Amino acid sequence: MEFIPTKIKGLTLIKPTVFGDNRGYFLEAYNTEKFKQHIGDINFIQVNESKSSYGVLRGLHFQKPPYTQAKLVRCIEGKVLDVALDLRQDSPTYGQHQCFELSGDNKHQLFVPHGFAHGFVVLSETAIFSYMVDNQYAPDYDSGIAWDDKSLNIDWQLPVEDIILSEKDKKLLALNQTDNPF
Ligand SMILES: Cc1cn([C@H]2C[C@H](O)[C@@H](COP(=O)(O)OP(=O)(O)O[C@H]3O[C@@H](C)C(=O)[C@@H](O)[C@H]3O)O2)c(=O)[nH]c1=O
Repeated sequence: MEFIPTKIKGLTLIKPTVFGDNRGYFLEAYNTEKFKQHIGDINFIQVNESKSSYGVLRGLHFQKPPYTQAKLVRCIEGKVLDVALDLRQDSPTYGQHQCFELSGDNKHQLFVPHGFAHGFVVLSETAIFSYMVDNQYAPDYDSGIAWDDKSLNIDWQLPVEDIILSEKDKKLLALNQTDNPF
């Protein structure tokens, strides 16, 4: 299991070791000790899973304090473009984002710390996405940033007309119009 720092402090790409044999493969999807050693003591309390079709974009989401969430995300089947946006106002990379292709083939994972907005778009026909979080779901504290905020300049790799959003996500506003608690 490889932990690879990114240009945004704390945001970490994880490449699990995949043991292939004549039966298929085996991998450790999460290991507390290794996580503690490379990232810190994160107490994941919930595992979520979603399935989405091509063009579905979920994001960019965060929960407000006291329900902020760190996330360990991966794509089990299919391929997504995963995006993490740094909302920490004292961070040298505040307002910057990074994109990662996560797929059932590459099996990469991304650790998204507290203080980020997170989202993904599905590049394959369908995708099953799974993630662990370290705080409970709190719909009243749910918030987010519009995926197409021009100031963010995110290349989602798909034509705008292919993007499918939830009604909730259609109402999200640009970063400079959103209350940022971080
Ligand atoms: C996130 C979540 C949703 N739900 C329910 C609420 C709703 O009826 C249904 C779908 O919820 P949403 O539309 O918020 O789901 P979705 O748009 O997939 O939200 C997720 O997007 C990705 C990008 C993230 O980073 C996650 O943290 C989360 O915000 O599932 C839960 O019961 N528990 C949960 O933890």
